[in-house]
Amino acid sequence: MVLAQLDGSISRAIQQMSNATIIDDNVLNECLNEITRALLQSDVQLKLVSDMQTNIKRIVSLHDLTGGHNKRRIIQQAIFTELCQILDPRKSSFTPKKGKASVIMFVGLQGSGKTTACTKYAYYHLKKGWKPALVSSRAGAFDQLKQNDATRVKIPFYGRIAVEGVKRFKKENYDLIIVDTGGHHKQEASLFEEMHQVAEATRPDLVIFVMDSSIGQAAFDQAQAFKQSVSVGAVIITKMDGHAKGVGALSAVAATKSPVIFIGTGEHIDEFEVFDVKPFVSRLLDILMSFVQLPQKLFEGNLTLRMMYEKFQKILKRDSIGQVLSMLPPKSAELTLNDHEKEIQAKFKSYVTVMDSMTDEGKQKMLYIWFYFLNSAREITIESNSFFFPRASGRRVREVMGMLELYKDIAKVRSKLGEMGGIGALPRSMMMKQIGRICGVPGA
Ligand SMILES: Nc1nc2c(ncn2[C@@H]2O[C@H](COP(=O)(O)OP(=O)(O)OP(=O)(O)O)[C@@H](O)[C@H]2O)c(=O)[nH]1
Repeated sequence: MVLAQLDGSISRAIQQMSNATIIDDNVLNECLNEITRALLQSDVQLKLVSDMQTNIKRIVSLHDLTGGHNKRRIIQQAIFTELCQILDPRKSSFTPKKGKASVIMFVGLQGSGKTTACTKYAYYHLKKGWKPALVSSRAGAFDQLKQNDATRVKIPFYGRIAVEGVKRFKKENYDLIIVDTGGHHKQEASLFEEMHQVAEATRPDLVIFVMDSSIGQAAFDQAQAFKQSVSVGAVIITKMDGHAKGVGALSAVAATKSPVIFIGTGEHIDEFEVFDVKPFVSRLLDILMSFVQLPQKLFEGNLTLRMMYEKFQKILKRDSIGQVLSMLPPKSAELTLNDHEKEIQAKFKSYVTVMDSMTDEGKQKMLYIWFYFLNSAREITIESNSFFFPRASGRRVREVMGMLELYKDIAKVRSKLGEMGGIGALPRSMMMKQIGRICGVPGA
């Protein structure tokens, strides 16, 4: 089960419990069984899940409350806390110090995204003023490293014998020496053997286990196998931008007893984020939705995000925005949108991508949440908000916010047009100006 489904199952279970008039043992058990089923289907280890269930029951029975509302809140809080506990090994990983040479070794299966993660980790630190260098313990990876963004951002690499690379970079006062391991071994045993030898020779301060988020069933065993072979101290989950969304993180943390420190959210060098337990779990639980109740009429008869999505898709299917515009009244002399066609196409494309990553329910929820914040006039920051969004990526959040701004503008223009008697009632130049403004055309 991928996270999107798990997310839905857990929210549904909580919602069902919230709908019950009285929260008794039966309702609680049903809710917990549903969550247990969802977690097990998402490959979370049985022991973790059953411990979690026991703990939640213990916490809830400690609070012998009569008020249904309080009880619901306490159950939700207990589920939240327990999932956070699974992801928090209560042990922080080795923290390198700027200016003092640290050797960080990356391990993981072939194709897990190790080399990419090495480069991203180096770049992340480079931007923070560190002096990182990359070392590859495998012959074949020299080219790969050379090809990737490391070259562009001028992070040096050494692609022959790892121990020599480490020695050289230590001598040259690099403070973060990142060792990429594991070539294309046919046998797992030879991969582990190589890892072991590299660890012996380079004596890393920290070993990071890199795991593909879509690993599924195998997550726990794989993480444990690596832990038994080298002393893993931290985990990086890659490809969190894909379809399977890192529920295996729960298992990897449990198997290695090490924290997840970063997640990879794309192929590019800057698509890398510090992992934060609470937003991750919040997203799993979708807690907010259980208490954000907004009047349905806000959306009735109005432009919905779904309608906007369908419109955008149609626009993108056409050859050009210009064709769409040509269906409107003749072009105004003041504004030629064709000049900005590429820009507008790209923007629409990015919005459609964002919306593609949302379920239908998500599209609706996003609006609820957004209006909720608007109505309560609360300041929204990217951090406090990141769990509402498909992935807690800064870029993604900005895209979502941009998309919602656009939605608001289109909705406003639509209602204005309605008041004035429809599209034809708007003066031509004003119409073009509005469209230009909506599409973010400079000067419109
Ligand atoms: N979408 C996405 N792709 C990623 C991410 N991280 C890595 N990749 C891609 O996954 C593929 C494998 O990544 P590598 O970094 O070569 O993996 P590796 O573990 O070093 O693999 P080997 O060199 O075969 O051992 C490449 O195509 C990467 O671009 C990520 O966070 N998101």
